[in-house]
Amino acid sequence: MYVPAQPWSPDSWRERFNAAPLPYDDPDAVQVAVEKLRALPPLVTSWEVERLKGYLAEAQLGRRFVLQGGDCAETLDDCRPNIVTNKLKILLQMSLVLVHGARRPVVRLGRFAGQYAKPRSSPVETRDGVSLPSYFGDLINRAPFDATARRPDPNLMIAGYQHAAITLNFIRSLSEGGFADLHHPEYWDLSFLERADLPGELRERYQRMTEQVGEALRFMEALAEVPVGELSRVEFFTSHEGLNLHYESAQTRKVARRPGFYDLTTHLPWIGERTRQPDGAHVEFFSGVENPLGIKLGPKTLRDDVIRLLDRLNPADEPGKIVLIVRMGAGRVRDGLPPLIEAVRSAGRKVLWMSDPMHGNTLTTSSGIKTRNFEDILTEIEANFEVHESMGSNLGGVHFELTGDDVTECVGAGLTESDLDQRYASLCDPRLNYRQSLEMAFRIAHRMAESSRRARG
Ligand SMILES: O=C[C@H](O)[C@H](O)COP(=O)(O)O
Ligand SMILES: C=C(OP(=O)(O)O)C(=O)O
Ligand SMILES: [Mn+2]
Repeated sequence: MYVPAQPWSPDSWRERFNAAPLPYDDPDAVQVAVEKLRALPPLVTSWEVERLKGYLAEAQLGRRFVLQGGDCAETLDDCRPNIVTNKLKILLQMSLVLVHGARRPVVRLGRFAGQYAKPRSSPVETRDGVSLPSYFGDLINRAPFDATARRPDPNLMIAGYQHAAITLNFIRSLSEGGFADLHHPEYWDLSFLERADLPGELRERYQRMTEQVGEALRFMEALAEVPVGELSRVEFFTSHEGLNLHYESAQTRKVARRPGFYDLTTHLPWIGERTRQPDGAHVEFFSGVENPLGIKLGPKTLRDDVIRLLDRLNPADEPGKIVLIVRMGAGRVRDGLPPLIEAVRSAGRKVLWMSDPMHGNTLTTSSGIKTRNFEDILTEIEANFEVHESMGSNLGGVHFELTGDDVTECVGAGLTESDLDQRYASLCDPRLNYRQSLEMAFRIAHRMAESSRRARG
């Protein structure tokens, strides 16, 4: 059993090894920013966090499916109405397609309103003989390759908080205001459906499906099986990598009438593949919060790693608390995943298994552009479905780096390597564009519908 060296506090992580330290060079300025953040109101509430945990508990039982998606590196500049609405639209559309295939409600979890901190493979970037700190995301430094921009700036934590608040405010108003009214899925996106980059066949499939959804809703209402109010809005939850512990801990607090501490920067923070050491700073910090937690698991993950993480982060085996996000790479899931499923099962632990088919499938083209292939991404998802089915387990969700915009970052489904330099906008990893994301949702929905047909015999 794990025995802590000292009791947990929002600051106990400071005594632990940090596998991805951020290169701040002015500790006093960091402290000033942290104190400012501490005094500001929370971005999310404990009620919302607990509601999400409840949904995740149902997803663990196979009663819901989770769609998590958004930018690799959200930027302060992305806080614009059209970029945010496009992101919501693609997540809504994908979720509708998935509801149709999975025949289960879909929980929508954005990588937004705070996905501003990036772990990097190398702390330093060198161009033409000049070395500067890598870009660690807009919460820490800025992307242009010059010494001023790349110097970590603690005030960016305040700017990040403010932009997250503005983004969330807009998302909340849109979802309250009928933007996402399930009676009118056809309104979510008429302009989208007229876009030239959308193949006619995809457009028709989507339109057919929205008609069917509209009919099903009217039918359910006629039977009075679902309260009408609940259908007039859809929920979005937020998530981001909990990399910058100064930022996370400054907004971590106790709330009235509930036990424990909540990280109120987001509903679901996740611990990245690079920072999930059971004795490290990130696991220490997140072991003390009540939020549901994502944990990324790469191809080298061992059975014992997973069990130690579950012991540290969910010793009481609380339902809905842990989401294991497997990102092994298309060729490694069939060997790497079964021992982990087996270990969790033998330990009798509750988890939600998700697949992140992006991070194990990154390639660099001969001209040095980071990309990912649509088919590899799909193959990794397919391998996850197969492994879970063959072991009587359940793949409960999918995790994508995507955007609702017409970028050219991943190849396949309409794009080739020679298209990549046309509209490559990501500051970190390549994202699926609007068309690729919708196509992906259809392919997954088809796969899920096939499985349930097979299961019914
Ligand atoms: O999003 C994940 C990581 O931050 C990213 O893959 C790291 O990219 P790098 O290898 O270019 O540093
Ligand atoms: C950093 C990320 O992933 P991972 O920790 O899985 O590499 C990410 O999701 O952007
Ligand atoms: Mn990424």
